[in-house]
Amino acid sequence: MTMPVPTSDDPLDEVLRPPPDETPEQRELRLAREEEAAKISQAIDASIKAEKQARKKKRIVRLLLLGQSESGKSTTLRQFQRLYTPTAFREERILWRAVIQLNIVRSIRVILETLTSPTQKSPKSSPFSSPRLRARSTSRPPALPSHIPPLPPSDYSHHNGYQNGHSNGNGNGYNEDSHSGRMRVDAGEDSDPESDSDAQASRSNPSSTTLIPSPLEALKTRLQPLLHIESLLIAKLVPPNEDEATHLAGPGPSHSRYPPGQPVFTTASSFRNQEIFVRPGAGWKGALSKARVNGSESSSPPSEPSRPTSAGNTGLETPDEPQEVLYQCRKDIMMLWNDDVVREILRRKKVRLEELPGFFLNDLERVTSLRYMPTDDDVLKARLKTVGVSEYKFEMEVSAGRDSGTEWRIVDVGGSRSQRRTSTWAPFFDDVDAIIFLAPISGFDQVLAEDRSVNRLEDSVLLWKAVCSNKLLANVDLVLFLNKCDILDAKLKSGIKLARYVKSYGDRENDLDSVSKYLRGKFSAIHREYSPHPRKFYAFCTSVTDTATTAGIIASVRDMVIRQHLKQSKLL
Ligand SMILES: Nc1nc2c(ncn2[C@@H]2O[C@H](COP(=O)(O)OP(=O)(O)OP(=O)(O)O)[C@@H](O)[C@H]2O)c(=O)[nH]1
Ligand SMILES: [Mg+2]
Repeated sequence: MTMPVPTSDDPLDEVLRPPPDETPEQRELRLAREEEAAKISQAIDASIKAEKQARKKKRIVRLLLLGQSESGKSTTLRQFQRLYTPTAFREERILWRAVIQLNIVRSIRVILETLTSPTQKSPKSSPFSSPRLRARSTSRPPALPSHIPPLPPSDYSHHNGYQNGHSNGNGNGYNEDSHSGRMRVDAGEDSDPESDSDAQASRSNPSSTTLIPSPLEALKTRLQPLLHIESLLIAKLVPPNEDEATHLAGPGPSHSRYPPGQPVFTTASSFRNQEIFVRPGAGWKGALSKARVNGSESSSPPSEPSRPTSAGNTGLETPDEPQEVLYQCRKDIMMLWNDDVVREILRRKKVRLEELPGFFLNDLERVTSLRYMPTDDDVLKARLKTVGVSEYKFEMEVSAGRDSGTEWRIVDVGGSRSQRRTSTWAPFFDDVDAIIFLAPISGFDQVLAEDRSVNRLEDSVLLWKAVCSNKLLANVDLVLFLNKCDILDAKLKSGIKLARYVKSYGDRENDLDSVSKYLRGKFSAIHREYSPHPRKFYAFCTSVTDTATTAGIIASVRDMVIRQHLKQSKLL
């Protein structure tokens, strides 16, 4: 009969218990090892303590940027850099050109994929209602009249270059209308599938699909070089071991006429999940500037033979292949973006490119010119997703009053769901003076890129609750940026109603002032209810890409944080 093994509450007990058949020599060895480990642990504790004390003496202020992905954390960090280390910011502007080039290619990809993708429904929910209520109150997009008016004539058809475009029937994923020689494309999301009358109308009404002229295919072919520069740019920006980030486009569909394995503008892939990221820190910038100094070919490590070697040049002084390709494709890119039919399809499918991060298509003339140098605003508008957590030190070039002699450290984190595990963020919660939490309130009618079943505003509210109630952060002052107010304003003005998504909003005015006040009230209430004990709380409505308004807000935050920091230091 086997004896029951005594159990312990401590799961480590069993692992740490010495083996039952330990010899005296083994025991001596083990004890020596344990003693050594204890010494190391004590030394680490002592150095952490010493560092903390040194920080207090040196007046180091730590700011933590939190918020969901695309909320504007890295943009806020760039605003701090622009304001307080302007020389470094200016010197780095050229490095952002590669990011902007990639953003432009991505926008083109979004357009082409939208033109040819089937209709997708995105679930929406109200962030302030209970799950039960939410399930019942799933918002519907506004219903279109059952008859969709014909699309305006397209520029393609008037452009000589397109008259002899590729004929269809090459298996490219389009339906060809055999009578007109034009391609059928799904009409988009404007119709409401849950409305019986609309559904019926679209079944019986052949005009519920729209027609795109076949020369689009020729245009797509001419834009293929953009895919090449996309790979160049990815190679330039992403370290070789970051495989995930290079999966921008899978191999083309089997019926594609492009060589297998070569990326193509596919018809089915979901562009929303395809985003290039960097780990924060100067890594990618370092790689770019090194490449600029060294010239192109020599800067590619020999261990990366498959990576394009012309990816190195980024300075204005040397030719830059991506910029040249963009320059050569600029007319076609402009034609695509300015085409009435394309705009109409984007509108019907509710793809508002202007609201997507990294939007530069309204500046094509300027940003595709051969000697393009990004402006401050361009750098703030550029989109490069963050993965990981990193601390930036600021030796303020521009210091003000009581701030002089203080070192600032700003922690930027990746905000997507996979990045938010406590294990990733928590180690940075220690010794923080203030948190700037970014809630992009324009996202009330959007879903998360990483989980399309979750409303963005709802996600922000939940994350805010978690931050407010986190015990590790109980003594940290909170600064809330209700961000992307410019986009929110445009949305509300275009007629999108908050009340459709946030039922509790009722029949209040649908304007920026009322909406931002309402949401601010909701976030403040959560702060009051969930904070373990009272603390300082400030809220601002922001558009952190806007330099003029953000400068004032950042100056106030800086002042408040430093005041609080000094007060705390005196108490210690
Ligand atoms: N129009 C507008 N765009 C903004 C605003 N704030 C940020 N953006 C843009 O939104 C995009 C995303 O901003 P980021 O700062 O990269 O977002 P993030 O929170 O760092 O996102 P992750 O790194 O994924 O966690 C960028 O292209 C910004 O330029 C804003 O207030 N208005
Ligand atoms: Mg970021």
